[in-house]
Amino acid sequence: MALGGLRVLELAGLAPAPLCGMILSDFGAQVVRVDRLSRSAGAHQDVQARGKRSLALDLKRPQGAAALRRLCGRADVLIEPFRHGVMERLGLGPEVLLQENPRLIYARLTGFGQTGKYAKSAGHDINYLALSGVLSKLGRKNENPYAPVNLLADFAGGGVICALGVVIALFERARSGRGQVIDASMVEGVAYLSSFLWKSQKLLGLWSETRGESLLDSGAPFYETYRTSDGKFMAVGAIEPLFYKQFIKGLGLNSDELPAQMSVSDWPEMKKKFASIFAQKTQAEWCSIFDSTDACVIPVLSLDDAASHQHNKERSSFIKNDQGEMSPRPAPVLSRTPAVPSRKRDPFIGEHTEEILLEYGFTKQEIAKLHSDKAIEFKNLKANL
Ligand SMILES: C[C@H](CCC[C@@H](C)[C@H]1CC[C@H]2[C@@H]3[C@H](O)C[C@@H]4C[C@H](O)CC[C@]4(C)[C@H]3C[C@H](O)[C@]12C)C(=O)SCCNC(=O)CCNC(=O)[C@H](O)C(C)(C)COP(=O)(O)OP(=O)(O)OC[C@H]1O[C@@H](n2cnc3c(N)ncnc32)[C@H](O)[C@@H]1OP(=O)(O)O
Repeated sequence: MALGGLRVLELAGLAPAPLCGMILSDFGAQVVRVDRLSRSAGAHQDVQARGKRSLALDLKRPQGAAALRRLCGRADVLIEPFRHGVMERLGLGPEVLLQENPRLIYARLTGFGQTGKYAKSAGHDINYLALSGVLSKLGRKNENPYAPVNLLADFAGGGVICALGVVIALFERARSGRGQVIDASMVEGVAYLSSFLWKSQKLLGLWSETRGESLLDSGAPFYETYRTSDGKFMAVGAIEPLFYKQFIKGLGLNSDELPAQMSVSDWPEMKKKFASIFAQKTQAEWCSIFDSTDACVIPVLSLDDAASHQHNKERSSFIKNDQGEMSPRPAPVLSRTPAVPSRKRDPFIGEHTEEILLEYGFTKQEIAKLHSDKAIEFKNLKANL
């Protein structure tokens, strides 16, 4: 696989860093999740552990912190998900670790970044989205801004952008032989993803000042979801005139009898009209009308229905592990060296402590000493972070 042989240490954290580690693992990296010992507080389950192994290490004990320093000496990448200052307090800041291993890529995945007014503040996806400016654009007219699950800041602007940063730094390291520090702020990650929004605001005049009145933010009747007679929904994205024409035809309407597509003042009325038509047929009936057209109308599927939809099945877009759990397969698909995601169950905390330490050059005696010092754990408990 593309990242075969790459050694990654992922310090256990909430949602974004586990995704970053999982992406690297899916594409072949050997990812070790460094867990807190199972007796420690603040436990919650890691559901993005595909292909990872678990090493339970108490970083608050000097012997545990020293062990991580040694591990970093042989690793390619460290993913660190704590707010600024935590690693420095543990004596594990980038100056220390990069001095010991100048090839190390030290990825710091935080909400607010390593500097600035909020660098040491707690926060979650919705807060980062707010500070990026993007949240102000999300939501319907006359309603409060709305954060769509924690997909945008945590996963897109956080986990994915951080993984991209790691891959860029690895590419550069192949030339320079040197590692570096990645300051991956989710505020900036999600702001970066919104570059189109920034540019199109001025250059294309796409956005009204008010949320929910524009082409792509639920203002337009041809870029909207509509409820069907069986309580399901259809998603319409018929932007270009050619596709809009097919959409109107599928609804059984005549474009000559309708206002122009881009007549913004008519949009609210058009929406009502389309809504009343969609409400007359089931989702399946609308699919049979639109499926073989370019009207850009697709059923809104539940996760289960998405996994069993013909198109997704034809592409094997969702996979099953050996416990029978479904999940999305890694994307994108590389032609020669595609990801080969693990089918094994997620690791228990400390399940691989000994084998990992041996692999990284610790002797059996050193491991026994770490254990008697209570700096590591071997127990096979349910995977908690
Ligand atoms: C919206 C999302 C978050 C979604 C997460 C939810 C899915 C889960 C959150 C709560 C879970 C529930 C809860 O746990 C209760 C139940 C538990 C049960 O087991 C399961 C059901 C639960 C209901 C459970 C269900 C779900 O799992 C939850 C609902 C996000 O936005 S995620 C993005 C968050 N932001 C970031 O990641 C940015 C960077 N990080 C931070 O800003 C902070 O880490 C953060 C997130 C604000 C947390 O702050 P905190 O004070 O807790 O941590 P830090 O300041 O970073 O310091 C970490 C300290 O821990 C020490 N430490 C770390 N590793 C070790 C180790 N191996 N050994 C020893 N000690 C360790 C470290 O030294 C720090 O200690 P100090 O503070 O003393 O320096």
